[in-house]
Amino acid sequence: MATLSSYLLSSPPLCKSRFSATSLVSGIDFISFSPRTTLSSSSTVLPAILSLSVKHNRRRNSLQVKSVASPTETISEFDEMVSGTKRKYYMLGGKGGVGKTSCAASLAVRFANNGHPTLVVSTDPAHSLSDSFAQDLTGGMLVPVEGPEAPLFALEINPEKAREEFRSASQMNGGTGVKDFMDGMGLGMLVEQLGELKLGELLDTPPPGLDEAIAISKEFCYSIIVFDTAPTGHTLRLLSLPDFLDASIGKILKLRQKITSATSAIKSVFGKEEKGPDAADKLEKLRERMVKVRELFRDTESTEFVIVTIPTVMAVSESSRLSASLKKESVPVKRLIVNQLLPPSSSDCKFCSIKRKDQMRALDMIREDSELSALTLMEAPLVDMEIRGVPALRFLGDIIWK
Ligand SMILES: Nc1ncnc2c1ncn2[C@@H]1O[C@H](COP(=O)(O)OP(=O)(O)OP(=O)(O)O)[C@@H](O)[C@H]1O
Repeated sequence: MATLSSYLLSSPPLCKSRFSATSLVSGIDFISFSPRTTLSSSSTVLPAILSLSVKHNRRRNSLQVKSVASPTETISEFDEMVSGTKRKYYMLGGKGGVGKTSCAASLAVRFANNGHPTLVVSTDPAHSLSDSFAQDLTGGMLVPVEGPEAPLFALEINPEKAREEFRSASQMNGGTGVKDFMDGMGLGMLVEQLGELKLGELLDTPPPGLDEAIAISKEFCYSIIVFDTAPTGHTLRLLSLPDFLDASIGKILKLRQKITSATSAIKSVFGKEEKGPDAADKLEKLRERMVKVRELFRDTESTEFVIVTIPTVMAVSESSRLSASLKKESVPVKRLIVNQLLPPSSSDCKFCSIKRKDQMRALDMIREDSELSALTLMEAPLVDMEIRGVPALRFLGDIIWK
């Protein structure tokens, strides 16, 4: 097997990205564009990108026609991942440090190099996309990645911006806190009684995962979106967030509705029309987004959660729990990447031989695990250098995503 170091020595230098981020996203609320990108109109950018995709599809179709000749040939994992007409969301997650970012970035490069305009989004507050691509992708904006053959954009979500957007709902009437917000909604007198909804926490300290959920609910104009998620705990909270917000916001809006009808009945007697504050509209919109995210998480045609793990007992145990939780939430999971496997060798040193046995035990554990054994296993070798930059990601991606 070729090593990463020898591959990098023979790979050509990166070409500059020819693509701009402008107008590739609709429904933007908090994402702004990088000053590093060239501004141009949507009428020129989008068709260019779409035509790239079509050209590629034509090429792929002609290749596929050839392969159809053999009835025994099955569709590859990668071809299956790009098939279908719906936009694809791939969420890569797992225990901290197992290689989530490397695998997510390598998948994004693989998609882009096969002609699919792709967006890779990091929602891990400790972003490492920039480190992985060895390019500056910071700032909470869409940044074109240099190197791949089709447009690849990256976005490191800025949780602070998402929080601001959320908080702004509570500050619509010039107020600064929950009390003012509730006053604005005509519910001031109920603040104390709403303690059990944890409204204060909800509005002043948005729940973890909100930034990710808001990003997922956006209408990005990309055929494929790859999410590099935060370690397991955060991701599980994200999955339960839409239900929690839907229920909490639903209760608030219902209460408001009751009070509004009672007060407007009284006011209509005295000829006074009540003007509804639009804080409620904002909350309602947020709730609609959460419902959309919840549906998307469960949509087997458009969404897939890929678990990334390494061959150790601890990582495998956590992956099994993650898989069970995803199943419980009805989130589609089909594939498990086992990263950092020792590559085959005819002459192991003592250290490598012990390590290999240890890894074999973990692989056996996966095969015997009731959760993980049902998933398609994809193996990624431990490579001889740190995986940084598009060529290294292409090397890894070509091995994993076959
Ligand atoms: N197959 C591999 N071979 C060699 N090094 C690897 C491999 N996979 C990942 N690495 C290296 O391991 C380190 C951690 O990888 P990465 O950042 O992708 O993990 P992560 O799961 O996203 O981490 P975090 O949970 O901190 O976000 C990086 O230095 C990366 O280059």
